[in-house]
Amino acid sequence: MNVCVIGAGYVGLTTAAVLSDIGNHVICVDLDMKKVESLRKGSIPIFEPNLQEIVLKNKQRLSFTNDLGTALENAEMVIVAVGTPPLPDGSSNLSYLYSAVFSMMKYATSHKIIMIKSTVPPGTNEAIYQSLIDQGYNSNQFTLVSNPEFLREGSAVYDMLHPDRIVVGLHEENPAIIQKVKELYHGIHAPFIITNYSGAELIKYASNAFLATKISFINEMARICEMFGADITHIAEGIGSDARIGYSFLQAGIGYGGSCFPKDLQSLSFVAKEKNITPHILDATQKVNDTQMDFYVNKIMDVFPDLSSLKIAMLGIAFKADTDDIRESRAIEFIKKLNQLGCTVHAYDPKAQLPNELTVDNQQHPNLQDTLKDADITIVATGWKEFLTMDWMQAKQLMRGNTIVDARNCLDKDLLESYGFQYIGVGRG
Ligand SMILES: NC(=O)c1ccc[n+]([C@@H]2O[C@H](COP(=O)([O-])OP(=O)(O)OC[C@H]3O[C@@H](n4cnc5c(N)ncnc54)[C@H](O)[C@@H]3O)[C@@H](O)[C@H]2O)c1
Ligand SMILES: O=c1ccn([C@@H]2O[C@H](COP(=O)(O)OP(=O)(O)O[C@H]3O[C@H](CO)[C@@H](O)[C@H](O)[C@H]3O)[C@@H](O)[C@H]2O)c(=O)[nH]1
Repeated sequence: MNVCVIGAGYVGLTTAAVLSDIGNHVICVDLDMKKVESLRKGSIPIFEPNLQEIVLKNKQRLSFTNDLGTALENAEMVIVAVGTPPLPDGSSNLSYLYSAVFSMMKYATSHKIIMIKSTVPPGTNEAIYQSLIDQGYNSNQFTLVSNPEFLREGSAVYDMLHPDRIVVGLHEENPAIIQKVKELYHGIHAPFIITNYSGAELIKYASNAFLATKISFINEMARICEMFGADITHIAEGIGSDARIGYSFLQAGIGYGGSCFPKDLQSLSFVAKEKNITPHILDATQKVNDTQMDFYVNKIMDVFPDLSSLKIAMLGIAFKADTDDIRESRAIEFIKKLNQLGCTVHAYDPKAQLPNELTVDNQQHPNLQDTLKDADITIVATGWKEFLTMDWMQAKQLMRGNTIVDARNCLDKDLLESYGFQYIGVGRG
């Protein structure tokens, strides 16, 4: 199928690459000329495992442009994957989405299936549909489909090739369009869930809210574990072995970050309140997440009441392992908090960069050795494999102090203690 993807961010680029890999002809369009130029040269502006390879492998069927008109010429389907970032009041900024849909319709000279992949609050697809009708467009010119995306950064390509489900939200029953969506995803095996627009929108929000709630739940349990000398990793294993609960998203730590969970919980909470529903669970999930960092800071300050003269090494800047994305990174929040307490942080990440505003008070190093040298405290804030498998005995020799803060509960506590480290995790007995 001939497809146009609007937006070459994490989702748009992965969508374009994977759809071309399964046989579609894809033109990906972005307003950012620098991004488009770099993509045309085969250089991927983000770090995402396997993405570069799949883009290069499919260059016969995949191209990049900033010219929407050209991108639309032969496209039967237009996939919109632009950002829907949060506004200060917690609601979603839908201006990029509206702008993409309406400018696209101005250029369209034939019927287009418009597929909204961006994450949007319930009611958005219906509102876009009505706006298009109000502007004089009719069903001969467009069919609007909601198709939320569930990929995770760090495994985006794999997730899109092996989804748990493909959700399709429609304005009304439309077997011909469902057939087209199946054709688009030909070769990808997953159950289809067909629903209306708000059903599809809410499946996306509810998934993220449920996963975030699991994280806040285990973080709250970790706080309780501390009071009773229990180890939260044992609790996670014990409850996770119940198939009704499952093991995933039960890793306690400094809480969830990234460009999705914080924004999507705020947005769902916002629309619920607009409809006079008090979102008790969503609010509690966010409250635990917002206070989890303080829990760690207080634990560190119990041992070091004055942090100001200490050298702190921070391993991890990205919001999670296997990505260079720093949006809503808890590691960055941690650095900011430590700066407020008078500390200078020495940071290292295999892929992510400190934002400019943090490079004044802190220093990023190109390797582990330089970061750890003479550190009084080492904090592991992102669970990169490099940190899980590093030589901690050597780290001990490089450091001045002997304190490890495991902000992701991802290290071997017993091993570190056997090396003479003082281990600070959360809920580790
Ligand atoms: N990042 C994820 O892991 C993920 C996963 C699932 C869903 N989502 C959702 O997908 C959407 C996109 O997220 P992202 O992380 O890929 O965003 P992003 O910020 O990385 O990329 C958005 C891209 O859209 C481009 N853009 C904006 N307006 C445009 C227009 N009118 N025409 C062409 N290009 C335009 C921007 O230049 C940018 O390159 C969001 O709604 C997000 O919530 C994200
Ligand atoms: O047990 C866990 C699992 C995750 N996290 C943290 O939670 C955040 C989000 O992690 P993850 O869900 O793996 O990353 P995302 O790439 O943000 O993916 C989420 O958000 C996407 C955007 O909506 C969805 O598509 C995905 O399905 C959903 O998992 C990160 O800060 C993780 O460190 C924990 O603290 N404990």
